[in-house]
Amino acid sequence: NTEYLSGFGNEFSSEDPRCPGPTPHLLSNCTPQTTPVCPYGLYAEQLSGSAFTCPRPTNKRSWLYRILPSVRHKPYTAMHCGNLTEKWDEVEPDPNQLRWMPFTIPKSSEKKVDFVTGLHTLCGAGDTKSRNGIGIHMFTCNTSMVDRCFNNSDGDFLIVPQQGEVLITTEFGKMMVEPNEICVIQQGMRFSVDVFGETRGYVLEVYGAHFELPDLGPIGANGLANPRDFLTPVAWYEDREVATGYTVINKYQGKLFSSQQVFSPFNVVAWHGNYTPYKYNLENFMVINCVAFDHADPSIFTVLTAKSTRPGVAMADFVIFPPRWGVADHTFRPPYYHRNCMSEFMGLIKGHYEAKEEGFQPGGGSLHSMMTPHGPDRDCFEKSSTAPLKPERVAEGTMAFMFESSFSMAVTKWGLETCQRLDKSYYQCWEPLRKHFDPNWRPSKQ
Ligand SMILES: O=C(O)Cc1cc(O)ccc1O
Ligand SMILES: [Fe+2]
Repeated sequence: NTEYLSGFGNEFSSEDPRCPGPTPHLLSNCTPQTTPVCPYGLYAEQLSGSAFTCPRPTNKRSWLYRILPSVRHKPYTAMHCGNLTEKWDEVEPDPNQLRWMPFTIPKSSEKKVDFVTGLHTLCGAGDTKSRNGIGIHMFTCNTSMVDRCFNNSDGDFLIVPQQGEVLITTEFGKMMVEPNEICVIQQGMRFSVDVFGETRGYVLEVYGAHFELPDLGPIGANGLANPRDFLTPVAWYEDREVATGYTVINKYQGKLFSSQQVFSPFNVVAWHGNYTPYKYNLENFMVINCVAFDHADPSIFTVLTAKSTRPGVAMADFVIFPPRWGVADHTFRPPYYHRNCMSEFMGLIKGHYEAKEEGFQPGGGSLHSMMTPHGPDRDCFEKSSTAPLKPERVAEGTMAFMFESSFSMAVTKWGLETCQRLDKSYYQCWEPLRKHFDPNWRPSKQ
């Protein structure tokens, strides 16, 4: 029963229908002293997502009108971080092509694991303190968060559910996010995750930038991910006292801290602003691609980008490989062989990936690090080198994606060892590539 507001980064306003009317008041006056406090006796609290002084296009903040302010909590104390880490030097660097089999989801009959305890850091780079870096995490869980919520003081989470839908209660309202949808919970926003069975997904965390829609340049005013397809939840509150204690978990400088309070943090009756969580259904992506010859770089499939301060260079791009037509003439159509000055982490939501029909499975992953050679496996190369070039559907029923980053990422000890999902035979998919070189080759006479 979830409702949404449509648009990307809009100035929205929303009020829970059980308390109608405060919004006009709050829109004309952020911190009113009317009755004698805000309407309905609410506290006003600003959540800033940018420096106060950022230029208008990047200035982000929302005003939350809540039953009690967030500051009404006991001190934070350090808690166990499990496999969540920001230590990028746990193991020696490894430039190899890495591929992981589907990450194991714990069985609820054996161990109850919720979204937060189910977070495992796979790779990343940079530093939360200097506000520049990314982390890639897997979440595998089987249990809803009860009387606990999470907020990330370090950066934004782009969450890609792969198996099982997640109901995310946020300070702004509720979002149901199914596989093939993604959501972004921005820095500082509190949220709690309900699951409905064995659940798995990917998280791209960026420190120090927010996700933006890529510019469209010569594409024009429409296309790729259209702003109206981004959905923000409507206000929803609960006035719930929790005598046994409600736990607010705070990821701060790469570590987890918990604090207790006696009430639900989802006590926001109305809010307005342009700093909100949002979700997006990947089916809505308006695919643009080659209609003549050659293979367009995958940047043409960028859904969201978190820019670095270098022009044109992303800290991380979220790129998808959606179902589409392949029509390129006299062209080897699959991804090309290449070495890249960016790092490429790939995941698979469903189906298979065109460059590797075998081995790369939904719920698994791959990492092709900076300048590490990669490309189609032998089967894909042979098949696509001789395939008749008629128009054909590509990637039907599948959804692969890539987190492409300008950081040279370290893999964690969990990723290389503890998870035990590393496919040691990955390199072998290229071993059968054979030589086709023929020095006597001449262009065929037309
Ligand atoms: O390596 C990959 O599979 C991702 C990728 C896809 C593509 O179509 C072109 C370049 C690229 O890195
Ligand atoms: Fe690549």
